[in-house]
Parts: sequence; C-alpha cells; structure tokens
Amino acid sequence: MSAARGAVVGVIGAGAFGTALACALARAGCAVRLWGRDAAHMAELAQERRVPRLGGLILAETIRPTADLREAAAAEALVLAVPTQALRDVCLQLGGLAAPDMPLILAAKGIERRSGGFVSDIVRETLPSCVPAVLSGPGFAADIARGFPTALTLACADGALGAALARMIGSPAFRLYHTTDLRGVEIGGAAKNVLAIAAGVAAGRGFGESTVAALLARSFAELTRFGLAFGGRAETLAGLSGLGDLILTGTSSRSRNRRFGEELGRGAGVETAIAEVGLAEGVWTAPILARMAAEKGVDMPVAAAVADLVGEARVGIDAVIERLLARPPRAE
Ligand SMILES: NC(=O)C1=CN([C@@H]2O[C@H](COP(=O)(O)OP(=O)(O)OC[C@H]3O[C@@H](n4cnc5c(N)ncnc54)[C@H](OP(=O)(O)O)[C@@H]3O)[C@@H](O)[C@H]2O)C=CC1
Ligand SMILES: O=C(CO)COP(=O)(O)O
Repeated sequence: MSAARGAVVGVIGAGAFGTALACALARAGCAVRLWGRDAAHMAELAQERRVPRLGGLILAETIRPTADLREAAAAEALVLAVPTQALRDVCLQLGGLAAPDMPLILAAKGIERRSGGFVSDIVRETLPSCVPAVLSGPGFAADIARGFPTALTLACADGALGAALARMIGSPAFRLYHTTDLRGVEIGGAAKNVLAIAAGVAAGRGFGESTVAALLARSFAELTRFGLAFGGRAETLAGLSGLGDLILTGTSSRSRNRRFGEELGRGAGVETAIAEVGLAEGVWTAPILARMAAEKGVDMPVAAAVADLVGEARVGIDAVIERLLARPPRAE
C-alpha cells in the first residue's frame, strides 16, 4: 500500500457518513469509488450527482458512485462506513475482494451486540489478512461534507501506516491526528453514543444545562474507566474520539443519539424514537456496553441507565433517574 496522495480509495457505505467522507477524500486528492448496496440509488447518484441528505451537495468528479463491490474494492485502501451491526456482513462480502494487507479504515461507532466485539475485532475475525484502522472523533457528516474545519483521530497499530493513511485522506480542513491506540479510539466512539443518549434524555425531560453538564462530566469519568479497563490509553480517551465527540454529541441536537434521548425524555417509546431519528448507534451498543462493564467490574451507572431504558427491561425514566440520584455521593 503506497498510502500516497492521489490514491484510489473505496468507500463502502453510501449513507450520510460514507458520502461525507467520500467528499473529504476527494478534497484530499483521492480518486473515490463510493459503494452503496442499492443499485437504483447508486445509478441515480452517478447520474444526478446531487446528495439531498447532505443539503443538496454536488459530488466531485473524482467520486464514482457504484453498486459493484468488486469495483469499489479494487483500491489501495477502503473506508468502511456502514452501521456497526452490519459491519460483519459487509466484511464477509469483501472476503476475496479486498487485497491482502489492505488497510480498512473503520468509521462505524459501536460495539457488536451479539459478540461484544469492537469494530477492529470484527475485521480481524472476518478479514484476517487486512489491516484495521479506526477513524473517529467529533464530526457530523454534513459539516465534513461542506468542508468545515474538523479534526478526527485515525488509529492504526502500525504507527507509520497510520500516519501515512492520515496524510493520504486528510487535508487542511479535514485534520487527522494519528495514534497507535486503536482500542482507545474505537471505545471512545462507541461509548460516547450511549452517553449522548443520557444527555438527550435529561434535556428532553426538561432539566437544564446544569444537569446535562454534570451528567456529561460523570459520563466522561465512566467512559474513561471503561476505556482503561479494556486497554485504551487515558490521553486517547481525553482526546478527539472520547471527550471531543462526547462534547459534540452530548450537547448538540443535530446528534441522532442525543435526539433519540430527547425523544425518550419527552415521553416517546423506543420504537417511535428510532423511527423519528434513524440510526442511533447507542441504542444497539448500550446493552452490550453495560454488560461488558458489569462483567469486568467497571462502574458505569449512566450507561447502565441507558441500557435499562432501551434494552429488554425497558425500565421507566422516573425509576432510572431515581436510581441515579440515590447513589451516595463519593470522592470525585
Ligand atoms: N452521520 C454522521 O454524522 C456520522 C456517522 N458516523 C458513523 O458512521 C456509521 C454510518 O452512519 P451513517 O452513514 O450516518 O448512517 P446512515 O443511516 O446515513 O447510512 C448507513 C448506510 O449503511 C448502509 N447499510 C446498512 N446496512 C447495510 C448492510 N447490511 N450492507 C450494506 N450496507 C448497509 C445503508 O444502506 P441503505 O440506505 O440501503 O439502508 C446506508 O447507506 C455509524 O456507525 C455512525 O455512528 C460517524 C461519524 C459521523
Ligand atoms: O458521531 C457523530 C459525530 O461525531 C454523529 O453522531 P450521531 O450518530 O449521534 O448523529
């Protein structure tokens, strides 16, 4: 893999984030093959080149929409931007198409429900000859697509490769920091979604900003405890992917996870809120995150509260809030 500027990169997943990343990559000088599974939609996108879900943005000429996975996979690197719960299925489809040693840059933010696998684990299990990297941090698809200045972290166990990938797909306004702490970066992105739901519930319930700020500060404490327990580094968790993204999604109603929480806080049921908001990864990650924390003895009261709200138990909001407030205050 040359990881040179001007490289051919396949983006797998033509939803909001995949399309936004395709735009950022094109700005960085890459030739992009943007793959989506809906052939009719991809043909229309190739023809019209207009993306209504990103404010009517027009795709650069160097982005080629396709529904042919083989064509998209014939690249120097791939960016995988499908939901976490679909990642294993997509990786299996890439078997035999992705070249050995191909870097796979993972943009999904979550934990696989049925296995408790982090996103890089899914790649290691399904495409063992490929090299997982994780891209995460505060950045809404629409902001990245419009070229607003944003900063994310790209993690790869091979530090030199990670730095080369960051140079290859980054640009002055799409600032990519790099690290070898894959675990810390993928945990930050997965956990912040769950915790942003809690912030949304508090806001939707009508509590003020003081409540949300307290909740976010305690949320960051538990994200850090979980991250350290599962092998992440403190400086990563306090960086763009952990704290940075928790600030963005925990405070902005543009976040689907926060908005999902707001809907619950206003009294909507889980299914209604999902239908209203679309993909809120934290809904699927909360139960497994809380279970993994409990099994490892990591105290995560806020994540556990979200898991109780959205998981099988469907505990009511009042009971969950009462439980959180009944916790004895302790040393910070
Ligand atoms: N949107 C954002 O601002 C950001 C999103 N992310 C992360 O990116 C990931 C994707 O999110 P986003 O793009 O916003 O979500 P969207 O719902 O906009 O898009 C998801 C895309 O994945 C496709 N997809 C779903 N299941 C499969 C499958 N089994 N096989 C193939 N394709 C599939 C969907 O196809 P179809 O339309 O045919 O259903 C759709 O194009 C999430 O993990 C999210 O957390 C990260 C940072 C920012
Ligand atoms: O991860 C994101 C921005 O960094 C997007 O957040 P939502 O998925 O909550 O919209």
